[in-house]
Amino acid sequence: MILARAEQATRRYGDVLALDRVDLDVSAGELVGLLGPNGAGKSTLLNLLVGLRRPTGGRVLLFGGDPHDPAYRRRVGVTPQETGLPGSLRVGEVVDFVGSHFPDPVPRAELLDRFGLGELARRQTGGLSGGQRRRLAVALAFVGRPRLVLLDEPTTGLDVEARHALWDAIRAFHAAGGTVLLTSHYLEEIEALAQRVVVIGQGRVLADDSVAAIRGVVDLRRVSLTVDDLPALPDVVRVERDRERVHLLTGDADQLVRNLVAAGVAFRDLEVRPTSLEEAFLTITADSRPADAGVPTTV
Ligand SMILES: Nc1ncnc2c1ncn2[C@@H]1O[C@H](COP(=O)(O)OP(=O)(O)OP(=O)(O)O)[C@@H](O)[C@H]1O
Repeated sequence: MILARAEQATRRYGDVLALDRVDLDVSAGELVGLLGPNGAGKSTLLNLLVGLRRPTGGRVLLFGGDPHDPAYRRRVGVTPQETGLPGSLRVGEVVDFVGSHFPDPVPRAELLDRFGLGELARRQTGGLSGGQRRRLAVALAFVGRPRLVLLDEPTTGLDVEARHALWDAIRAFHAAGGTVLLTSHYLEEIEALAQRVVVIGQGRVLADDSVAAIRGVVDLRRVSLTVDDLPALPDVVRVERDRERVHLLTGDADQLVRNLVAAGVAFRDLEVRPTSLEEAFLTITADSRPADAGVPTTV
């Protein structure tokens, strides 16, 4: 059963094309990661799916119906990227208040325990640390026993321990039959939770595949060297020149270095480092190539 669906969903903000004919299905029981750099359109897609925004083209369905219908929205838990909590209310009061909108809310103590917030039930939210506030914001998505939760960068600002605790809570929800769609900038985060990754860049779905397959696409290395002449080299995805420095982006840096040596290239100051997701996406999107293209390049 498909719980959330976007069909050729397009969203414009004035001149900005935030989403461009996006198709996405999230089926019951899935844990799907939405991966993409800043401004890719991830939040816009979540906002359309929960009815906070309307698409300017195409359509979006929640439980097969209109996301604006409160009957469908009540079955969804959402944590937006930023949440405002009333600073003078206590943590437990906020949980009770949000829970009062649902027919069968998770009891306050149980919810707070699940998210490691039990000790903080009587603390005013204005006195919470940023990480504690974020954990509470995520916990609130689960209070109404949703069938589907949409989490926009749930672990932003959390330290390692808190991030792992949150991952455990998300995993437990999923293991009990819950469905999750979460966004992240980090493949590692999605890898820790999801089997399926939807990669989004410049408002378009670039790939929708297993974590392993996506890692193969975005896991590029930047090989930098000082060199006068370079022969044609296979499996170089992109070449950038910065005066006498040449930067080669490749999926297999070891093989590239072997090729350089075998070709007798007189390089100096060789440097190999991982690319950021941002760089990998720029590479993938820059030339509007298919995401898995490895193009032999000459400089
Ligand atoms: N209310 C708005 N008005 C104008 N432009 C907007 C609005 N909301 C989003 N945009 C633009 O739409 C594009 C997609 O933004 P969106 O927030 O969906 O991206 P994102 O992938 O969630 O980014 P991030 O990872 O930085 O949160 C961006 O270019 C953004 O500037």
